[in-house]
Amino acid sequence: MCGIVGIVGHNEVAARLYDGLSVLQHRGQDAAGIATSNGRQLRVEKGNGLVSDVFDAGMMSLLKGNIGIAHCRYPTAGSEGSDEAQPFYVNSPYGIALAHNGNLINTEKLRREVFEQDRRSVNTQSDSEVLLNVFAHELARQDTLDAEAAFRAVEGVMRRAKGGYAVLAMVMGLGLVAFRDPNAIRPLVLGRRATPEGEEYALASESVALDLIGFERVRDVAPGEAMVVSVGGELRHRLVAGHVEPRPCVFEYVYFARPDSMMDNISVHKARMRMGVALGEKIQRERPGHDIDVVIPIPDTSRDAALEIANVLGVKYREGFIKNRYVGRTFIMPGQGERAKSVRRKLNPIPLEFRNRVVLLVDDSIVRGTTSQQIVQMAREAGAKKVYLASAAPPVRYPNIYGIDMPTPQELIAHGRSVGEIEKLIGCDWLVYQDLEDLESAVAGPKHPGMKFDTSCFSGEYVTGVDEGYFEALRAQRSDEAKAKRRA
Ligand SMILES: O=P(O)(O)OC[C@H]1O[C@H](OP(=O)(O)OP(=O)(O)O)[C@H](O)[C@@H]1O
Ligand SMILES: NC(=O)CC[C@H](N)C(=O)O
Ligand SMILES: [Mg+2]
Repeated sequence: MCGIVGIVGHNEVAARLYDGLSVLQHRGQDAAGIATSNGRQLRVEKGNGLVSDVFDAGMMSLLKGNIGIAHCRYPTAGSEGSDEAQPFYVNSPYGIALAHNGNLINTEKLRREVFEQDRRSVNTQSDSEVLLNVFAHELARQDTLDAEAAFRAVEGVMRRAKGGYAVLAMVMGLGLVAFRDPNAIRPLVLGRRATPEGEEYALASESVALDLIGFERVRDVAPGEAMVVSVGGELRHRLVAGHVEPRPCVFEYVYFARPDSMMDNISVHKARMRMGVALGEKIQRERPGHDIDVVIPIPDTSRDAALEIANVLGVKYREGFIKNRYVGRTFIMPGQGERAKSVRRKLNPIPLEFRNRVVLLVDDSIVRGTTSQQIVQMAREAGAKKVYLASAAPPVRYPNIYGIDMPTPQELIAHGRSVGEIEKLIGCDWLVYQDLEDLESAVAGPKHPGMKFDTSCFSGEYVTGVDEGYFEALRAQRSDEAKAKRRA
């Protein structure tokens, strides 16, 4: 899951892009980049690391202009190398920089087409660079350079590209082009700001980025829709996909997004609270007259849900683990060794919250089980009488192929296992998961009853369909083992 942000302003945008990107850091910790244009020149600066590590004052001063895009990366394709940091750039036609959140699932077919039919070369293993070249080719086929041409080009992209994609592209001489795949799997939200010189527009993965840079949230980019903000600041939009079927990724609400974001008109914070209520009610049903003394969240993301579980159960909520704020998110780290080491470095218990108590630990999700296995152990060592564990999401049993790096089912602790088996493996006294139906209605909430989501990692159902052999190829390229070999 990456973070993207773009601005068409009436004055310099680099510092604002930096600020916007810095609040999207939780979406990608591996690489960051910014591209800006002053109308004559397009400049891209990028590298591996956190936003604050990649950019210094010297680099920022090179990023001139009133229009730009930015990206922070959590790789789901290709390598972790700095040459795959985004935005990517091609100089023909016109000069285009592109930032992509998501993952294509027909990259290899497109890569061949791009070379053989479109006669373009792709330099890296990144799906996003392939996507840029498809867009560039489709734009080059148009007779004009205007919003109409961009809409037709995006229509061409949507005909060819399969998978999850929220995209920002900066086209020299035109402006900013934004689009979201026909299932709107990955998020993208539009913001506006009134200035004495006229309106400014921004687009970002999450509304929190708009808040920070002083833009008011207008609406989400619709499934299969393209938007063009011209260099002069005029906004146009069009539904370009032939067939749309909205399925925003439910895992954004479970884990990825910040709670202070609104996505597809749903508050992430409220969605997480509703997950807690539903799970609290399930716990009550399954353990009437329970013996739980205290509910303890596994920070950070599970807090909203844990507090509501405690309320429903009528027991104390306590912060029993202190998080080292200088260690990043462990789940989005690239290697299992690093993930495992980081849990202990990141979380430390306060023993007096555990001693002689029956504790219910709450996490938002259990994916590889790295966190929960260690945390349960820590809770026992801290003196807990019994350790129960609740997951605000259902068991993650299938790969995610739309922008979350869970490519290998065998690496998922719940794959092919019953809840009882997982409970044993994690080493807790009782394990309870949210039901998928409850998760979906918790996220949809009272305002969007019946709304459908991409729930593929829980259900194994993939809305785009998947070509034969894709999962095997993905596993060969992106399992932890394959990544470790590549790094070595
Ligand atoms: O089962 P696992 O493979 O360990 O993955 C799940 C865990 O990883 C995430 O935490 P993370 O540390 O990434 O971020 P957070 O601080 O936002 O909770 C998530 O919130 C779970 O705690
Ligand atoms: N998580 C993402 O959105 C990744 C974007 C793109 N597939 C990459 O690997 O760079
Ligand atoms: Mg966590």
